[in-house]
This record gives sequence, C-alpha cells and structure tokens, in this order.
Amino acid sequence: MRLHDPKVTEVVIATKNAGKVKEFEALFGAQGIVVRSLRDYPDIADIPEDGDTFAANALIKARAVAAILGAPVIADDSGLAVDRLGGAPGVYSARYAGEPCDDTANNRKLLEELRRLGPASTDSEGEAGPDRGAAGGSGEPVRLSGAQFICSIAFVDAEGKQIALVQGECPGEVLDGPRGAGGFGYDPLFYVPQLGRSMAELTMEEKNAISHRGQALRKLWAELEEAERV
Ligand SMILES: O=c1nc[nH]c2c1ncn2[C@H]1C[C@H](O)[C@@H](COP(=O)(O)OP(=O)(O)OP(=O)(O)O)O1
Ligand SMILES: [Mg+2]
Repeated sequence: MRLHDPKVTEVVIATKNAGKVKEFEALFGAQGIVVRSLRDYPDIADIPEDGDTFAANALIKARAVAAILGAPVIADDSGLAVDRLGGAPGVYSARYAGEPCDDTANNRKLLEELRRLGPASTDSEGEAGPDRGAAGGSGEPVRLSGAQFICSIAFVDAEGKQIALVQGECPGEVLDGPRGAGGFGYDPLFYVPQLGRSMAELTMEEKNAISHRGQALRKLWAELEEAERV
C-alpha cells in the first residue's frame, strides 16, 4: 500500500489510545484519509509491548495487527524521557505507575520522583535563562527537569514486512503541576518553552505542528513519497 496513492482512503493504526487516534485523525484527515484503530476492533487482545525501544515496540504492534487483519498497518509507540530521571519513564511511560495504565497516576508518580530529587536549580545544565522559573518568583512556571517526548512510527505491509520506521522528538520541560485540559497522557505536565504553554494548553493543530507524533508522521510521509519516486 502506498499512502500517497489516491486510491488509499483508509489506514489502520494499531492503537487503543483515544488521544493518539484523535491526533492521527486530524493529521490524516487533512489528506482525506480515514483512520481506523483498534477501537474499531475491540476483539483484538492487548499486544505485549516487551521491546527495549520505542522502535521495537512500534514494530511489534504493527506486525501483530497486520497478522490478524491481513492488511498493512501503522503503529505508534511513544513516551516521555526525563533528563533528571536518566531517560525514565521511557518505554515504560504507559505503565509507569503500574497496570492498569492510568494517566493521572502516571503524572502523580512523575511529580513524586522528581520532587524526591530536590530542586532543579541545583542540577542546572548551565542554561538558567530569564524565564527559568523559581518557586515563589515572578509567576513563571516552575520546571523540574528537561525532558523530551519521543514517538516511533512503524509501517508494515500485510505480511509484516517493514516498509518504514521513523522517529520524532519534541523537547520541553516537566512542570511542577498540571496546566491545561487538552491532549492526553503527560501533556498537562509538559511545558513547551518556545510557546510558553503546556502541551495540554495547545490546540490540536498547534500540538500536531510541533509534537513528536506530528514530526514522526511527516517523516513517514516524506519517506513514502521519496520511495514512490524511485
Ligand atoms: O503526545 C503525548 N502526550 C502526552 N503523553 C504521551 C504522548 N505520547 C505518548 N504519551 C505517553 C502516554 C502513555 O503513557 C505513553 C505511550 O505509551 P504507548 O504504549 O505508546 O501507548 P498506549 O499504551 O497509550 O496506547 P497503544 O499502545 O495502544 O498505542 O506515553
Ligand atoms: Mg501501549
């Protein structure tokens, strides 16, 4: 299947995450492509995500669902890597606070782990800028650590053969408390310095323009377009 083929009107994304589905719907919808997800196939059982990397897990999910549906499939494996936690929760982002997965519990645990380390200022990488927050200070938000969102997207054919595997990253900082009601997952704790807002305070369009997922998907499209030229 070629995503840019005008005959392609539908893609299957191997995710149960409603937040991801909405973002993919906005991104693919702009191209007139309808998104199907595992929310449309409730009988498909949970797929063990036991890879060591986002890329490995994206391939595992894509291949598992391609084998069941006998169709090409896209999968997204993503998460948050926090500098002061040595890259945690990383591939364990969804189950950071244990299972069943719970965004609120995960956010609470992230704050607990960072607060346990003490004030971020003692761990500065020398980039204390004018808008780096200080508790009780100017009203700027307090940030506990640098972090990045990472998203791997795998695209496999009906036989499970890898067609493309791409990754996008979005740098930011972890806030000391939630801000905003949009997005999903860790978005309320993820501050985007260049916009001066949390991910959960962005519109869908703003988030997709800068997010790890938006970047990964645009890389996928670019790769597929390039492949069609040769
Ligand atoms: O844009 C994002 N904004 C906020 N949080 C995010 C984002 N992107 C990933 N995340 C978090 C959510 C979850 O804690 C983990 C993904 O885990 P991940 O296994 O890839 O997804 P999932 O289990 O929710 O759904 P599924 O595996 O069915 O695709 O990282
Ligand atoms: Mg998952």
